Amino acid sequence: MSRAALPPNVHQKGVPPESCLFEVMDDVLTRAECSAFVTRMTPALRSVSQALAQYHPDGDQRKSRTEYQLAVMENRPFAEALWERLQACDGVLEAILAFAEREGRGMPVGLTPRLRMLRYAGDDRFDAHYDRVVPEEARGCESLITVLVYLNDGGGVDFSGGETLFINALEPLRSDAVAVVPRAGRVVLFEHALYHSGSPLQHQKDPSEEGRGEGGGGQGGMRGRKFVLRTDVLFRMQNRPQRLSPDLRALVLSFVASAKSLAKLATVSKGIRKEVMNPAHWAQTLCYSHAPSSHGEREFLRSVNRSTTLVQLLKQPRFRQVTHLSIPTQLKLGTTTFRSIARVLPQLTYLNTCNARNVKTPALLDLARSMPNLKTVILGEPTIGVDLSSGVCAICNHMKSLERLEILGWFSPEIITDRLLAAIATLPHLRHLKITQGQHSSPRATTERGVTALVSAANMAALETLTIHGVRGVTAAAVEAARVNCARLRHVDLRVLPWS
Ligand SMILES: O=C(O)CCC(=O)C(=O)O
Ligand SMILES: [Fe+2]
Repeated sequence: MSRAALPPNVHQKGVPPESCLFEVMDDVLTRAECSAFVTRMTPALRSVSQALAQYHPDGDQRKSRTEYQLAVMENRPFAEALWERLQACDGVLEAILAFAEREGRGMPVGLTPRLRMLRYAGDDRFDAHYDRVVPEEARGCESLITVLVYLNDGGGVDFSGGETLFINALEPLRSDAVAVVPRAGRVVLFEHALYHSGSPLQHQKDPSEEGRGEGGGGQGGMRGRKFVLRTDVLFRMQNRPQRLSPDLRALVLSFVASAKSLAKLATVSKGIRKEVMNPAHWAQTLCYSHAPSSHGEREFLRSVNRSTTLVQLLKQPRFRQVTHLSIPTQLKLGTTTFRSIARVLPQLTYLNTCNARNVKTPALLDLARSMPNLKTVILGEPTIGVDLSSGVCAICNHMKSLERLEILGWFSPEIITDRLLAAIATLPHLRHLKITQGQHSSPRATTERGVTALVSAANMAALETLTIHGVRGVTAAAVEAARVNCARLRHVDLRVLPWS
């Protein structure tokens, strides 16, 4: 993905170029997909020759000529798949959300399934214009963002010229226009209000300069022609505005990451918000909020309160790529829940059980045995008074790949004993350890001796961050031991109590 500097006055309403939504992504479709699309759509092509009256910032209504061939096809599965791929591109969803925020809009709904393929040949062109907001009354949506997917190659390969130009509307002839060169699978995504054109093809005198001779584009091939697919990103109509609060952004990120039915369940717990904000991560992240914020989510979370329902759900193909899982708020863990999850999501690397109820020893034993390859485990808030130390010890004995272990807000401080720290010290790859305790804890069982033994263990050389709250009698010596033994350590937080 790249972001060229747009010229001034490119936006219809004066939004500065650096704030405009304009993203270019490569390889969103494969070449084979592009060719298949062209082959399928070509028979439906018909001529479009329009004189469009366009609003002009200088106050005129100017005529703008448009000539190309157009084929239209309704294809919802394709639109949904394309939408998922676009969101998986680095930074794109964030850019769309920033746009939505600026425009006071809610979350994007998806792509319009009415796909249009444009074919330019000869002198065809699409003169400078702003794209139109098209209502989709039936769904209460309207388009605000243009998506162009090039289906073959410009730059002299299949054709020359034909760039999409983003133009200074006050001085259209200046040479500061930004040109996006067509390339099969490349996408340019931009808000409708940017002034742009599809420039004419350039014709070479010598046909041998036309580059690749055959394009596999069905009727007539791709040579000397530009093929582009057009669709739009839809938003709810403005009469139901839904401003995105900054807090909601993380939620929305995973919300829109999913298909419609999934949208109701995929929300984000605050603790892992940062990971979810990282687009490379969120595409593979499935999380649940412990504070469901809308009626739909609450309803959904209520309906996944049985682990069998969750497992059934996770069997759906769309979850195949999920590597991060946070257990839903209401879920009661059975003694075989993790075994079942491991069977359907063998690629899982991250598990957060913070929000689950009833995390008892049998559940932890099940977790330790069935998910030995996890890299991150986050445990928290078990039933008050339950001693989970044998479960946590089992986790340390079985899950030798662990790089991050967090045990959060435990009410029973006795659980975090020196013996437990000794078990943790056997993890060969641990980089991040965090143990915090709730307000009702009284630190007794973790001592400076236990902490010093932990940080002095040979295995702990990889430790980068260490947080233990509820350590009794901690002195500078423990911190010094950590400094000496853990060469990579960059964060140490040892306290008697969280607020001390
Ligand atoms: O073909 C192009 O490069 C531009 C197409 C366009 O502007 C449109 O479809 O609205
Ligand atoms: Fe356009």
